[in-house]
Amino acid sequence: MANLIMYGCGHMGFPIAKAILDGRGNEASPLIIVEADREKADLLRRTLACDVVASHRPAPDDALILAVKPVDTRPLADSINHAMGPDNLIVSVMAGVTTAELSECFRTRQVIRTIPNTPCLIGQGITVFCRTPEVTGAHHAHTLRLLGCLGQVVEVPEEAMIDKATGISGSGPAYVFYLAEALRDCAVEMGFSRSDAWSLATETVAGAGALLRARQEDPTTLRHEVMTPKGTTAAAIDHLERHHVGRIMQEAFQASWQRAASLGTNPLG
Ligand SMILES: NC(=O)C1=CN([C@@H]2O[C@H](COP(=O)(O)OP(=O)(O)OC[C@H]3O[C@@H](n4cnc5c(N)ncnc54)[C@H](O)[C@@H]3O)[C@@H](O)[C@H]2O)C=CC1
Ligand SMILES: O=C(O)[C@@H]1CCC=N1
Repeated sequence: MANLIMYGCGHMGFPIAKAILDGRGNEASPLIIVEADREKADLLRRTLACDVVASHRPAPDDALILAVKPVDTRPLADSINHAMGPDNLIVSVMAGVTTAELSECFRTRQVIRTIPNTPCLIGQGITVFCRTPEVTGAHHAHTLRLLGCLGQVVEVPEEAMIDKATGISGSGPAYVFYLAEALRDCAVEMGFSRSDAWSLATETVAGAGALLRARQEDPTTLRHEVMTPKGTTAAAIDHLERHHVGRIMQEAFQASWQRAASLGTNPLG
């Protein structure tokens, strides 16, 4: 593989680029970042040790990481696909854009479709991916090494699982941050300083996440260790259950999945 070219370096592209440049995954291929926003590109140039350019024509054996918004896929493809062919590898992180659309847009059948999440900035993400049968063994192995730098990696045989993973782990960090916001705001309302409220919310979410991972036990078990019968935690959980919050959260995750399934490259989608 000649070069690794990343198109779009925003909220999702940046953590991936950082992981690559930290030397955790791309021993062989230099990284080139293509970022259309001039101010963002200037900032990236000062932050990351790699070429950051406004446009780039790929060579026939380059691998392209696509991290633009789904609606920007076709304009991007129209600007570069005249230079592309069957030896190019596409690694997409875009929600909802199918391997069929990517193949058609970028004139190669070698497509790896992923859904990462933002904790990959600190190597603690999880990336779910699928691949077309045409992806070569070498490209598959190289991409696995690359994605491994971002955190855990799960390969799924069915592409439909990617939209579902989007509703769980792709969007998932936002659900956790939403809980952190509620904890922080309630602490402020109770009279804590903003700084203490931030610490209470952050350490509770981070500590619970770390404990969940360290213990490797069912979250229900861990929750019951906190919940004294008829105690303070039960008062909170009973309130949530009375309002069916668990079910409502599951409906919300499914709404994310449905949105992913409807996204595609269509600007009106
Ligand atoms: N933000 C997240 O947590 C996640 C995002 N994704 C996917 O990642 C993709 C990017 O999302 P974000 O990073 O959040 O968006 P973003 O808006 O932060 O970044 C997209 C970047 O692409 C650039 N861009 C647009 N057209 C371009 C072109 N032709 N050439 C070069 N650069 C171009 C924009 O200037 C922008 O900086 C989306 O498709 C999204 O579905 C997937 C998983 C999680
Ligand atoms: O909200 C979005 O559309 C993107 C995809 C997954 C997370 N963020």
